[in-house]
Amino acid sequence: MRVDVISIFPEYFAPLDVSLIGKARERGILDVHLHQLRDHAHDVHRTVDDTPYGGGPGMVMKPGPWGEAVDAVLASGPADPPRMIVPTPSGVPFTQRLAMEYAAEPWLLFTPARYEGIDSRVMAEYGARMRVDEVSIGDYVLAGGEVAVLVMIEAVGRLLPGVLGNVNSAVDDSFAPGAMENLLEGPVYTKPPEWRGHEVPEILLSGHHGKIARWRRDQALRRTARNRPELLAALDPESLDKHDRRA
Ligand SMILES: Nc1cc(-c2ccc3cc[nH]c3c2)n[nH]1
Repeated sequence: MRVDVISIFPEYFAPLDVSLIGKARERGILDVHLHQLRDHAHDVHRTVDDTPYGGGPGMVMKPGPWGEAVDAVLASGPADPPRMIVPTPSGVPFTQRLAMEYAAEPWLLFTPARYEGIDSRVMAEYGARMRVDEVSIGDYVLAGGEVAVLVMIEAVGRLLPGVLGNVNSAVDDSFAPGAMENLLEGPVYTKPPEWRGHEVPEILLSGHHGKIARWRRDQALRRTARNRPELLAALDPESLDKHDRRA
């Protein structure tokens, strides 16, 4: 997968050099290209923002530099355009299902904004040629889109074939479509069996895989009911068996 990011703070993406995503890049699974938006602002101050039409607080990012920057990215890549992803609090929710959809794409272009956002004509211009998604990573407001892009690249990158070892495959993720969809993962434990008077639940030491799976599902249902009751309400009743109703 190729990923391009255009930003006035490309240094924000240093974390993509380390850990899981860093290794995926070293192994050629992920090909990340960072671009400085200001390279496409040609006045002496390399200005990328201006006052909003219609008044109001803050500044808006000018369409000119974005247009030149996106055109340069498109010209440097494959004939088939990328999927353009614009982080914004006003976007559709970023979910595990959307992460899986993005993980199937050959090329993603992220356009994190600053200030009050990007002149809407930029999304209109490219929306005529490619999928342009305005995406929110949650109902809170960041100072810019870069952190949201880091979140999405990590959530998508870990799903790419070869990135996660088989031992921690994404199949059992919380929210992943299938058995765990709309369920939170339950508690996890490792050695030692007793720590500061806290013991590991006996069932997990039993070696009885059927009972362990049952216990883990019960724990997932309980945690979901406690922390995210609205997810439980969204569960397909058909997916619940008679044991689940007792949990
Ligand atoms: N989910 C979410 C996205 C954002 C976001 C995205 C872009 C910009 C640009 C300036 N402030 C921004 C905030 N906050 N929260």
